[in-house]
Amino acid sequence: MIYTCTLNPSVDYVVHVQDFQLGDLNRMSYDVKFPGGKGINVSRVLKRAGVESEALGFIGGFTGAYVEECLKEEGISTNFIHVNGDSRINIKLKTKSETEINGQGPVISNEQVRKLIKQVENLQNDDVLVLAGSIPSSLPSDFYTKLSKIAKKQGAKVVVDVSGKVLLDIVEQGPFFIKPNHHELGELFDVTIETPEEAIPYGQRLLELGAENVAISMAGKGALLITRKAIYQATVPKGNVKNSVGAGDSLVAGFLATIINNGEIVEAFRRGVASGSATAFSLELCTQEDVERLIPKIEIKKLD
Ligand SMILES: Nc1ncnc2c1ncn2[C@@H]1O[C@H](COP(=O)(O)OP(=O)(O)OP(=O)(O)O)[C@@H](O)[C@H]1O
Ligand SMILES: O=P(O)(O)OC[C@@]1(O)O[C@H](CO)[C@@H](O)[C@@H]1O
Repeated sequence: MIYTCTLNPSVDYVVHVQDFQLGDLNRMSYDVKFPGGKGINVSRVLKRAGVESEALGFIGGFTGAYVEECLKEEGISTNFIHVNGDSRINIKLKTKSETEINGQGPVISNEQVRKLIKQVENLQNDDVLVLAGSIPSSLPSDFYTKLSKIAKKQGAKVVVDVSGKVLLDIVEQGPFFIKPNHHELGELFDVTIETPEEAIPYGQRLLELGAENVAISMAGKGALLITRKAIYQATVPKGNVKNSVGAGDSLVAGFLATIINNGEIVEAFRRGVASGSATAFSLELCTQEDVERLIPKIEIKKLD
């Protein structure tokens, strides 16, 4: 079973403003709400690919109830720990460019933390635990490292999509798959990465530190997959980017959907990239039809 863990879920409030003026009254031309948070997005895209998962994490208030209700309607299993405050509302402002304002989220108590740890202690051999998204400020910064250690002890595969130096600690636990984007990869090593050539040596460093497979997404510039055996580079199709929020999560879900069905790693990468692009080209997360349409357009070459 795949378990996704979202420590800080959200309602994503996508707001379109034609000609945004800071300091003025602006009117929305269009607005729409979605359940959000990286692990939750992974669960939603997995479901569309026909793969079951269970969404874990902390959720609370009217916003949390909305997220849970949406997941229930989509037939996604949840086992959230309920907290006192409201889950956050993250604003995704679409003007000429995309601007995001993410909330803090509710405070998590020690008792609630213990409950989540218990859930991870109950993982079984061959389960997959996806740790994705930021760590709420009320939790210790090494919380993912702790969860990853417990999951590995249980024999589960760990998948990580988290930004910041904490990834370097988690990598030492030997995660099965990690997916930094090129900016996050650069931040890890205090360098600026603009091209696949610049990204490769740092992706390889993550492998040396313990990761089994590393995907580096570079938005419209393509993506890399670095495994213990080879390095692959994928092109991404050209298209009209409507909302790239969740594109990275869709890549993770597309990759996992193939792996969990014993698919080949290059095909998993192809489906991952197609899912990411299909999400970038839609207002919401990708549909399965969009993913299938894009799969033949993804070219993957093996690098020497
Ligand atoms: N402009 C784009 N054109 C085509 N595909 C895109 C574009 N932006 C994103 N994608 C697709 O989505 C994947 C992930 O994108 P990106 O590198 O932006 O991840 P990310 O920064 O983790 O995303 P997010 O945090 O918004 O979920 C890319 O590998 C690509 O397949
Ligand atoms: O604040 P975090 O946890 O880093 O990111 C949260 C978030 O921006 O990530 C998802 C897209 O990847 C959105 O659904 C959500 O709003």
